[in-house]
Parts: sequence; C-alpha cells; structure tokens
Amino acid sequence: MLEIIDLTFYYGNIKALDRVTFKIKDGSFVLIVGANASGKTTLLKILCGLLPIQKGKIMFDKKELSQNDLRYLCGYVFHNPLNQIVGTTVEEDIAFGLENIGMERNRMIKEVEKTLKSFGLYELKEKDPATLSAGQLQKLATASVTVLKPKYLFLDEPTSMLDEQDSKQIKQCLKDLNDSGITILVSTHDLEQFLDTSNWIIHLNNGKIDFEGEIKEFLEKDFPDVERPGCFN
Ligand SMILES: Nc1ncnc2c1ncn2[C@@H]1O[C@H](COP(=O)(O)OP(=O)(O)OP(=O)(O)O)[C@@H](O)[C@H]1O
Repeated sequence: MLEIIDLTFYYGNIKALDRVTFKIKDGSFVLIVGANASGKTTLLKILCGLLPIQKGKIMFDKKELSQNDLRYLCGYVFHNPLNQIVGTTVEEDIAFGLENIGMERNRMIKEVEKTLKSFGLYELKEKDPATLSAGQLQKLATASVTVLKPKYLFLDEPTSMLDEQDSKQIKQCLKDLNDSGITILVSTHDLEQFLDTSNWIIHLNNGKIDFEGEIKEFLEKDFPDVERPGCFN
C-alpha cells in the first residue's frame, strides 16, 4: 500500500496541492478527477518521482520513500505520449528503459518481444513512432513504461486525445495490466470511460481532496466540475 500523507506542493507562490492525504491499496484502479488546475498532474508527477516531495510524506509498507525510490516503484505515462517517446523504432523505444537499467541482452530481447505482443504492437515493431496513430502512440508509451514492471502505474488523461475505438483499446490494456497485479491511478476528465474498470475515486478541488470513496457514492453527490456519465442523468 502507498500512503500519501499531508502532501503540499508550491510552484513559486502558487499552492498546487494542499495537505493531500490518501492511501492507494495494492491492486486497485483509482481515478483522480477535478477541474482544470485542481492539481491532478502535479499529484501524479510527485507520486512517480518527477517532482520533489516538498512537504509531507509518501510511505510504502511503513517505510518513507524518497523521490528516487518513487522513480523505481512507479511508472508514469504523460498526457501527451510524444513527450516520452525516445526510440527511432517501436521496438527500440520499448527496449530503451531496459537498456538503461543494464538488462542482459538476451533477456532484454525476450522482455521486449513479450511486451510488444501483449500490447498488440508486434506487427509495428520496426515502425518509426512518428508514423503511429494517436492510439498506437498511447499504447507504445504505456508499453515502454510497463516493460520496467512498476508496481504502480500512473497515467495522465490517457484517453483524452483518442477516438472512441482507441480509448476502448487503451482501457482494455489498462484493465489487463490491473488484472495482472499492477495498481493503476488514472487522472481523467472522462469519468464515463472508466466506470466499469475503476473501483475508487478521488476528487481534487483547488489542490485539496474533497471526496474519496466508491464511484457509486461519488455519483450520488453533485460535483459541478465533473460531467456525470449519461447513464446517471
Ligand atoms: N510548471 C508550473 N509552473 C507554475 N505553475 C504550475 C505549473 N504546473 C502547474 N502549475 C499550477 O499548479 C496548479 C495545478 O496544476 P495541475 O496541472 O497540477 O492541475 P490539473 O488538475 O492537472 O489541470 P488540468 O486538468 O488542466 O491538466 C495550477 O494552478 C497550475 O496553473
């Protein structure tokens, strides 16, 4: 379990997070929702070690984690997948992280192949990422992070740039990853998209959590900044 305790974060004098406290249970699929500028991206970036822990604590199994510990434990998929694609082919992009951690070559080839297949990217392995569709890019970015086997996977609005069919595929990928034991946290404006995959929701309002609980309970309340799924209107 990851325990986030009193996390406060400032950009200069802008307070982006204000004493955020919650727990992420292992195996869960958590949604983070809230208006623009409510702090969702900032929270995810701290949790994956991209931004420093300025105030507060993050604990894992009762041990306090450093920013560096979080980089190993947690993977992050950016809102725009192009921000994290580094390979000149799909295959190279997936191998990049494994090369960085010094994985032995034969093992690396096997891991890359397994990941290409499980994300349905095998046929595209020699393609230049620049030629992929938005959905394929999102899958590639997710694959390149999950090949490193993070315990927790955080994704910033993974379906916001995708059409309905690509969104469905990404959602299925995330569901499969979650079923395989990876704990997932997704920030989204599209609650409807994740209604049947997620079991817990956190609502951020001006950097503070003002709701945490089951989605069913969340939908019984009225949060004007969150569009209610059609089936609940
Ligand atoms: N690099 C930055 N420098 C200064 N202020 C920033 C920076 N990044 C975010 N902020 C500010 O921090 C606050 C929280 O922003 P954040 O991007 O975390 O919100 P968000 O909920 O992810 O928004 P969105 O849904 O629009 O992506 C906002 O007031 C934002 O303007």
